[in-house]
Amino acid sequence: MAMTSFPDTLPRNRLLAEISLWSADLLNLERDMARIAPYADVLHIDVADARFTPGFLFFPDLVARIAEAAQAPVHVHLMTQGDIVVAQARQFAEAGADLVTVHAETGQEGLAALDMLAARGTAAGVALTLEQPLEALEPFLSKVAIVTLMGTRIGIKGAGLDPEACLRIRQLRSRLDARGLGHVLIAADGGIRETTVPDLRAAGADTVVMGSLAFGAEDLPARFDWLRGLGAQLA
Ligand SMILES: O=C(CO)[C@@H](O)[C@H](O)COP(=O)(O)O
Repeated sequence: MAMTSFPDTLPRNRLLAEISLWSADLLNLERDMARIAPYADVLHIDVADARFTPGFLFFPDLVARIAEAAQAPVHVHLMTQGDIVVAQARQFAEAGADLVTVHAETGQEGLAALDMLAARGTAAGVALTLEQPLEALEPFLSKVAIVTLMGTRIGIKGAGLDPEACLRIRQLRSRLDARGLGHVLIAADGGIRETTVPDLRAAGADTVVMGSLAFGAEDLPARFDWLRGLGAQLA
């Protein structure tokens, strides 16, 4: 789904559901995408090359097919590092990603990737692992539409939310507001559970990256009624 004005098209008055396809049944990806389509504000795709993260995840040809079928904007989270990040970001943008996020840990290469994305009109984001200080985001903040903060160790599923995660979101929100960047969205990624979402929202998260919380739900409409109600209540 190509959306030139993304992410301005996203509602800002409620918590957004960003659904991670890594947690779908990969043998039945099309079926699972259709199941979550009524609820997904954004489709989140984790890309990894087994260096920055423990394993490999997703690749451009697959993302191109997903983007063709997607009924929501596609956010590629590039969990990679090194002098290949600009080329990787370009490949996923060309594959149809509406938003490409690079890690602040990529330094100058990541900044060059953001410039490349801006030049081609693709929205850009920055992400940060739990272990890095928020200061590492500074050079990136004025160039992005969204900041993704990890709430667990990167590249693993099923982990619990780190106790520092909500504080880091609060601090980032203050930092963005102080810089006149209140429009920049904050995504909470990792450890997204029924028990953690209310606190993440209260801390200032605009969107939560839902893996098992979406695909593991027995009653999908009820799960999203809960999420939407929560967002409205806290907005
Ligand atoms: O991207 C990551 C970890 O890098 C997380 O967002 C996982 O995808 C979380 O999966 P669940 O534990 O929520 O199923």
